[in-house]
Amino acid sequence: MLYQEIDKDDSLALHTDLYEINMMYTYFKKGIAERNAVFEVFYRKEPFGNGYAVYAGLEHIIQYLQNLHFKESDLQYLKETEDYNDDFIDYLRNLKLKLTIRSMKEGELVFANEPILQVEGPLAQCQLVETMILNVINFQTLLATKAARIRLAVQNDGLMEFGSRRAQETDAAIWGARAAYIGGFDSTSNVRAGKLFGIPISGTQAHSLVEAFGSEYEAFKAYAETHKNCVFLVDTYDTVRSGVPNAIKVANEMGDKINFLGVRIDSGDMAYISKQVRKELDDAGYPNAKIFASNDLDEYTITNLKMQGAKIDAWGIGTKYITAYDQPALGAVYKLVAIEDEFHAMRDTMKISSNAIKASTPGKKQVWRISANTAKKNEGDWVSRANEDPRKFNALFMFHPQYTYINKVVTDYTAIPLLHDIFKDGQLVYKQPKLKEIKKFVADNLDGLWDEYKRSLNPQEYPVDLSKNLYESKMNLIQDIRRKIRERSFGR
Ligand SMILES: Nc1ncnc2c1ncn2[C@@H]1O[C@H](COP(=O)(O)OP(=O)(O)OP(=O)(O)O)[C@@H](O)[C@H]1O
Ligand SMILES: O=P(O)(O)OC[C@H]1O[C@H](OP(=O)(O)OP(=O)(O)O)[C@H](O)[C@@H]1O
Ligand SMILES: O=C(O)c1cccnc1
Repeated sequence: MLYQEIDKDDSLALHTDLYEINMMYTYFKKGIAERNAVFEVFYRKEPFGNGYAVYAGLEHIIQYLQNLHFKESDLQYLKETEDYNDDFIDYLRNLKLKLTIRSMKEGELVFANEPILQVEGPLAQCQLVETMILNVINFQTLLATKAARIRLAVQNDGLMEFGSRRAQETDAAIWGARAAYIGGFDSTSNVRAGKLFGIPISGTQAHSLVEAFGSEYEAFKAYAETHKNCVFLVDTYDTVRSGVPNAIKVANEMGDKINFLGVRIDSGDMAYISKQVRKELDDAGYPNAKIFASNDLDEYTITNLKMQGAKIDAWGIGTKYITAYDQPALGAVYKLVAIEDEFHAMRDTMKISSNAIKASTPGKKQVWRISANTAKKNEGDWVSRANEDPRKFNALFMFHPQYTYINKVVTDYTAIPLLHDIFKDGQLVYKQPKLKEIKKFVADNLDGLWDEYKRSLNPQEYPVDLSKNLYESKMNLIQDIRRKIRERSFGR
């Protein structure tokens, strides 16, 4: 079958790894598919050596969950390819979302080893949605974080996202453009992303325009006669000797008929050339014309260019943003933390790796952001069992989950819960903020973070602490699991 033919009847129900459906089948056959389970999403290490990540992806996850159902062609495909019985196929046919989803808000700053999103409900349904949830969060959170790093580097300059042509296919371009805007970009060049999400769109011109007209003067003039706002691309032949003089010539001829916004340079030594170009523009009476720069830029090159005194006012960033060039994966995982037992009681679960202390934390949780009332800055995050509430205490004991001798008592604080109800028993209960509000939320959140955690090189490690209850239940469970292993392996 051709992709176009499938496309008409495509659904995201099958956008999952085969092992998820195979596990669903086992749960179904063994009568535990409807048992209540809790899974949580977290990652283990901040991306790009950053001090935090910017959470993005919830909107796409909501869209996916709202439309989650198997189409007849999906069921037909499973029947043809796998060995499932008809009862299971019927079970999938009638599957209706019953999940309760709690999540941080998009634009929240998130840190390693704390739950970003929590899925509770029938075990089989929890399993089905794992792949898509990770697919979305891993990409969008990674990209929004990269965007925040690039924003930090350009400071208050203009910042345009140019990544579509180098993105890993269409979805990455679109959702990557959205993540860019959330993380701090001003605009995208992708027109569809502008239409879909309301992101401001912007663009200059390509070398093909100059080549098509055969001369810079002809090309700039033609563009100026057909557009009010003009940024001329000046590096096709010789930026300083030909590109900029031609741009100035056309700007002089057109006068008020155009807004001569500036010129873009896309090659060469950007520090040296931008200084020359600035002088040419100033000398010609265009001190307000801006210099736009692009060409494989990222936060490192930008910081270096600024150090060299480059006269660049606006930055266009493509490849190294959209592909998260220096770290292409966030590594977020989805772990079972609690499951209903045969007596209908919830039992904590965990997977112990070779280093037990680094094992994931069991139990259904809440994350609290602890903010000092006087400094109005965060003291750290406090991960508790879901039913604990630090707003009831006058003082909070916070300790490092590994090196417990590193601890402090915090008083006069505000504790804000970060996991919010998004779906309750399959029903959407969350009102999604506008994209602009999400973008502002990121900026406000960054205001609450000490500079030590915000710097892009070797930031301090932000405290993500466990409540005493959670810590003790983790230790007890580790002991319990070890004891059982010892008993079972006795004599071997
Ligand atoms: N002054 C500078 N300091 C540090 N990096 C720079 C400077 N100027 C440009 N760069 C960066 O160096 C890289 C390579 O620049 P180079 O001059 O080779 O590009 P180019 O002239 O456009 O060549 P090509 O046409 O092959 O892209 C780009 O990522 C560019 O952003
Ligand atoms: O360098 P990036 O960060 O990826 O930014 C996007 C790049 O895409 C364009 O180049 P391309 O060679 O595709 O087209 P053009 O030069 O002909 O416009 C543009 O000139 C940028 O250099
Ligand atoms: O508008 C631009 O200048 C642009 C857009 C996409 C890629 N490169 C440049």
